[in-house]
This record gives sequence, structure tokens and C-alpha cells, in this order.
Amino acid sequence: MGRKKAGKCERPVHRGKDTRHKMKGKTMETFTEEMHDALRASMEPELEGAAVVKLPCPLAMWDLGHCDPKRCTGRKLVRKGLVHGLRLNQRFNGLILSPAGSRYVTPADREIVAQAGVAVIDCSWARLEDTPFSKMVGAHPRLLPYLVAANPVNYGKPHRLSCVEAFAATFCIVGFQDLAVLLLRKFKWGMGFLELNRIVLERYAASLSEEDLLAVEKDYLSSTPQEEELDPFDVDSGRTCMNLNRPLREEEDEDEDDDDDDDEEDSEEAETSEKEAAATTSCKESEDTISAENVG
Ligand SMILES: C[S@@+](CC[C@H](N)C(=O)[O-])C[C@H]1O[C@@H](n2cnc3c(N)ncnc32)[C@H](O)[C@@H]1O
Repeated sequence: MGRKKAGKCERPVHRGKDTRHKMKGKTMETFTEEMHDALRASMEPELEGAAVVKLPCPLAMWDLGHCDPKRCTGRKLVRKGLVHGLRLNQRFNGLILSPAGSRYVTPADREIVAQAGVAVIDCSWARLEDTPFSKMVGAHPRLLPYLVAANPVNYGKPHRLSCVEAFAATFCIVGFQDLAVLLLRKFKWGMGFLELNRIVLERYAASLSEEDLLAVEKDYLSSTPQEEELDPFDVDSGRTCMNLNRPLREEEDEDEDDDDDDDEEDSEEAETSEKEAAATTSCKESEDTISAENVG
């Protein structure tokens, strides 16, 4: 990933919390209201999965076809009608989350997200060299700062987020946490991502500039034991670890649902997600159980 020095942000930095701020399209008040409505609608048991929830900004994805469609988090969001597909060479005007980015998502990106949305590139981590990043065109490519994946394939790995985790992280950093929750609730393990990264996400969301955000990252990394130093039996570590004796069940695979995508299943996922978040986070990578090739 092209981690470069902090540069100047494209737009003037502001705290990003001023809901009175006027935007070109809709006001921040309208956006916030629509965001709350979307989360509420997505949590209505009778609506969940039945109708497409209207999001306040577009979410998009270039699909490189590298991943197993059943296990890919981006494809699942497309099936749910929450994300739309983009063609190669098709331009996207919002933030583009890209391993080839050089600038970082910061709270100053709030307006870009609110007006033009967020896109991801659904490709395999193992095939970044085959990925034609130049054909995913837009003015705002972005890297995410240090965050740890909670998805079952790359659990515990820094930076290797799935598409849904990347969307969610962006929404948290720019202050639209409801949208992060709305997307993550679609996955059993989803809320575990917020649990795992809560402290650092809050700090990123409070940063004043890209430089500040990178200082937060550096400080966090120097004060947090890294994976190899983690003792899963240290109850005071502040990290939750799953029972290492508990085998990963088949249905805990990357994508726990199938194409049925029915409501009941989704609300079950949502209900279980909080329990999962509290009780299951693994200090053990799960790649020995699930082939990483399938999910990238
Ligand atoms: C490489 S794909 C893998 C998708 C995975 N197969 C899934 O099921 O979601 C993940 C995408 O999420 C975004 N992403 C993940 N981690 C990122 C990071 N640290 N910085 C920028 N974008 C990131 C990028 O768009 C990246 O291409």
C-alpha cells in the first residue's frame, strides 16, 4: 500500500461536527436526518431486507471478479441494494478507498462523503498487482489509517479490511457512525469491527488534519501491543479474544448468508452480532480454516 507522508488536505479542515454547515446539494441537517431514518428503517424487523433502505449518499464498488461472490462482503451489499456497481473507466466523484491511495481518510472528508459518497474496489489482496487502479477514476482516492480487520478471513490483520469494514471505517472517521452500523449489521461478525477498533476510530474521528491523524496512528501503535505480543489469556489487556478451543463453524465463514437474503436471516444476524461482538473476537487468524484466495 502506498503509505506516504502526510500532505495538505484538499479542503479546509474543520471539526466536521457542525450540522448547520451548508453543502452544495443537501444541508448537513437533511443528511443527518436521512441517515437516522435509514438506520431506523434498516432495523425495522418487518422492513429489514424487504425494501431497499434509502441511504443519504451513494455507495459504489468496482468489482474485479477476483473473489468468491458468496463470501465477498461487497457483493453482499450489492445484493442488498445498498451499493451499486461501477464499470472500469467509470468515474466516481466521492471518496475512493484504495490500497493504491496516498492520502488518508480524515474528518475533513465529511462533505465529500455527504455529497458524493464512497466507493471501494473489490479485488483480492493477493492480486493487487493485477488490479488496474488507473481505471478506477476519481479525484479523491484514499487510504485508511491503521485499523484491524474483524472479518473471519483476515481477523486481526492490520489494514486488510473487507469492503464493508472499509466503508464502515470511513463513515466512523467522518462522523456518520449510523451508516457504519447500518452496513455492519448485515454481517454476524460486523459489529465486532467497531468493538475491536472503537478507541482508535474515536481518536481518528477527532483529528484535526491528516498530520494529526497520522500522529494519532503513530501514538496508538506505540501504545498498543501488536498481534504477536498479545496474550489471549491476559484478562486486563483490553482486547477481547475468543475461546481458542472453539472451532470456527461453517456458518461463520466470510459470508454467512446465501442469495436468499431474506429478512429473517438478516435480523438474526443483527441480533447475534452484539453477542458475537462481545464474546467472539479471535486472536487466531482464521486463514487456516478458510482459504484466503476465495475472499481476497
Ligand atoms: C482488497 S478488497 C477485499 C474485499 C473482500 N474480498 C471482501 O469480502 O470484502 C477490500 C477493499 O476495501 C477497501 N480497503 C480495505 N482496506 C483498506 C485500506 N486500509 N485502505 C484503503 N482502502 C481499503 C479497498 O477498496 C479495497 O480494495
